Amino acid sequence: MGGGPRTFPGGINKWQWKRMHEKKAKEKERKLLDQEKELYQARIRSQIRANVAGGSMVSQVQREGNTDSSSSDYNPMSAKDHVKALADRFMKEGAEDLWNEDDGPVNSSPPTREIERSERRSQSVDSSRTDYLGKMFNDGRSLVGNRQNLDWGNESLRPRYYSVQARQKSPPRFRLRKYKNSSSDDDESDYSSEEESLIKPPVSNSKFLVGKDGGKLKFSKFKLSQRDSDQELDSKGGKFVKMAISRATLPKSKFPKFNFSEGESEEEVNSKVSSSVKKVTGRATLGKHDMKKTRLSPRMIDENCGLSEQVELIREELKRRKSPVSLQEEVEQEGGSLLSNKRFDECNISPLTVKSLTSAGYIQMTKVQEATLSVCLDGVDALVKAKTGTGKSAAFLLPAIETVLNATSSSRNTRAPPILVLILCPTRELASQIAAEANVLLKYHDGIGVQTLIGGTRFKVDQRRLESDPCQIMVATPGRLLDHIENNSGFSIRLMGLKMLIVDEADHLLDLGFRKDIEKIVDCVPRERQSLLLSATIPKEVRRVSQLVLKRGHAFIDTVLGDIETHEKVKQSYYVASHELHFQVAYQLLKDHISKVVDYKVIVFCTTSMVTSLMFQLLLEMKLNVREMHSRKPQLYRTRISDEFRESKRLILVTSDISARGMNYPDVTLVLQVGIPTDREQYIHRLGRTGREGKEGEGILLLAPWEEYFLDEIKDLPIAKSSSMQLDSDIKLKVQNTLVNMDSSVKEAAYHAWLGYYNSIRDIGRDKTTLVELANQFCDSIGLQKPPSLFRKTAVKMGLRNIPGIRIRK
Ligand SMILES: Nc1ncnc2c1ncn2[C@@H]1O[C@H](COP(=O)(O)OP(=O)(O)OP(=O)(O)O)[C@@H](O)[C@H]1O
Repeated sequence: MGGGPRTFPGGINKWQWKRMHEKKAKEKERKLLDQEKELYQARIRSQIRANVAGGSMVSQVQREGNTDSSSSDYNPMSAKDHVKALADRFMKEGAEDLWNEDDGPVNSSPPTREIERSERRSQSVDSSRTDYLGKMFNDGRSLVGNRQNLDWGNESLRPRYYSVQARQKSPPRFRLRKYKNSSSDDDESDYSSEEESLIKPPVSNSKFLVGKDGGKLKFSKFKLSQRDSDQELDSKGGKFVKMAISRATLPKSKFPKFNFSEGESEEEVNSKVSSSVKKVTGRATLGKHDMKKTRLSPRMIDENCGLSEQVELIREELKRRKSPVSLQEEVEQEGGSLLSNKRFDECNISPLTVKSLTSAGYIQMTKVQEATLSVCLDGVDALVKAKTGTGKSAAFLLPAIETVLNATSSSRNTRAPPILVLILCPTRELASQIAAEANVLLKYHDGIGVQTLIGGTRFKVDQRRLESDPCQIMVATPGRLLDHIENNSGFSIRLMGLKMLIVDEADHLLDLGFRKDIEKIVDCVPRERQSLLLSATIPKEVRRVSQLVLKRGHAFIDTVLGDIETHEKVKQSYYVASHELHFQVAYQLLKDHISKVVDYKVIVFCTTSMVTSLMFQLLLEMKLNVREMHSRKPQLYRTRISDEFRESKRLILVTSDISARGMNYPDVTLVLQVGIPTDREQYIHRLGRTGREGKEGEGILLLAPWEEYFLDEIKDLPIAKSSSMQLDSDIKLKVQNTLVNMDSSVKEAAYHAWLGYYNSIRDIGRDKTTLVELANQFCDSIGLQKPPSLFRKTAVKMGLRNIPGIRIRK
């Protein structure tokens, strides 16, 4: 009989409970599918509108080969085909733009239709932009300052967005993108106008900000489609700040009203708009760094040039931006400092918080804090990317505290105040760490409480704690939070007052393992809330699914753009050695490090909990000062070890990935990763436990020869191959003997876990037979006589039942 309660809330039995949840999950899936269908239909409608209006856009649908759009008549696809088409589209490389950027453009310009068509055929880059640019240049002067002169052809084509793009030369480098927000989900034009890549003129004027020329903001009279350059800059690491502001989202005051008279000189116009733009972008972007630098300026565009020359100039400019040399220069210019020049007392946060910050030793903001704070304080949803150890926790805690302070006083000092801020994170230790940091920042705020809801504690104990010590800020892991949502009605009611939802390590929580839980949680909190998503890594797929949590009008703040994702001061290298040598090599690397670094503090990451346990026992037997940390350990033990490691020096923590993300153990001198991490992101997060706050550190990755394929995933990172190691023969023997004498149950568990881990990695590129052979090599290397058998059920589940070398338990 399995564990767990026999009856469930509402007096239902286990099976009824299970069926109920399965039913709920199915409904949820159906709902999602319906939403996707709607999105796809809206997308097609907007394409048609664009085609009908401008005819210049090559239909996305056509490009994808899903419909025959050769004729202007549109034959709607069946719902099934829509879904299939959408699914196909998701699978394609570059599909990350499906939700955010490429939706239903209404960007055709009537006067340029023909030119665009021909240019599109001959150019792959920026064709619509350049055509339109050219045309607008030609028409430019007559358009300036006189919106009447703009013939949009059709009211539906009238632009509805402001967009500002700036490029910064000096630190801090970050990118802020404000996506279009829809005022109503039902409005089909929302989809069509989600084209954040367009710069469209303000309704009241026909001038668009594109950059800075000769030290002044310059406005040109053309529409610049930024999508291409944006993507190029994304991939090549250009640095710029971009903000496309939807009228629907931002407060009215954010939208400058430009009153231009026809006779105004361009300089007058420029300065007028410049000051307004400062207001638009000021606090929400980069403070004194929020300047359009010459580099982005349309040096490429001389208004007196002909169209073809302009196109050439634009091409050159794009090439120049992509050049690794120019990027390198910028990286060098940036220097290593994590801190910005802005102090906390200069920004709009409570003086009591500033006092807490000062007493914690925080005077200046880090760059991510500077970039994030002003946006978040404006109530805008944000997706934030910043390197590990750069102060993201405070970046989201400060706006969280302001949110609580701004909430009505009735929510404070009451017996069960609403939970105003909910912070989700993947591990229990990280939740405790964030709560501790929040308490530091709340030192001088009476009446604001922080609580954690994490697994590993008793539900009833949690409940009592919530009642006796109510809080406005809740830090939780998804599983335990859901437990409370589903089984504690008082708690769900308190969540109804939520004002801010924060998802730390967002890419991990939106990954498949957690996504369903996050969806359920999002369903249980008010829609009218501010949401922040943060991580050091935000792969493109995550940007797409981020809309599960974020409003469409969210900002994307990227402080890593144009830079490598790891810290320069962390020396990275890798060793390749066969599995039988891994334990010896790991031991020798640790010994070498200890002999060189007096106050060493090392984290050894292993692939799974059971392999961690094996490595820990081996190193312990070999008389190293080690501690063990993984999910199989009781919570009290985990908390004790985590606290001990935080405070200590000369200690080695052998751990699974539960310590990979967010954990702030100061002064870690070495991170050793044994075996491939699950993916590139996990490599970066594990490595990020060292070199925090701009300090130095070292990272070593130990691979078996067949694992070398993983290096391809991190080839853009500065990781160097180490020359092969001369293993001390005494050490070799000692390690082998220790392994042979170890408890075989630990080794068997490690074998099973090893097989499960590698079998679950999608990109492993090995067939099952080879994988089992490799597992059996690992088995040899840990001193097992023969591979332990698997339960038939497990083998079937893993797809290994009939694979040679697998032994099935009788
Ligand atoms: N403004 C500041 N001034 C000085 N130190 C700061 C400041 N902000 C944060 N720190 C310190 O920087 C360290 C790293 O911060 P934090 O843990 O928030 O990083 P992170 O970006 O969340 O890292 P990760 O990506 O690993 O989660 C912490 O020790 C924190 O106390």
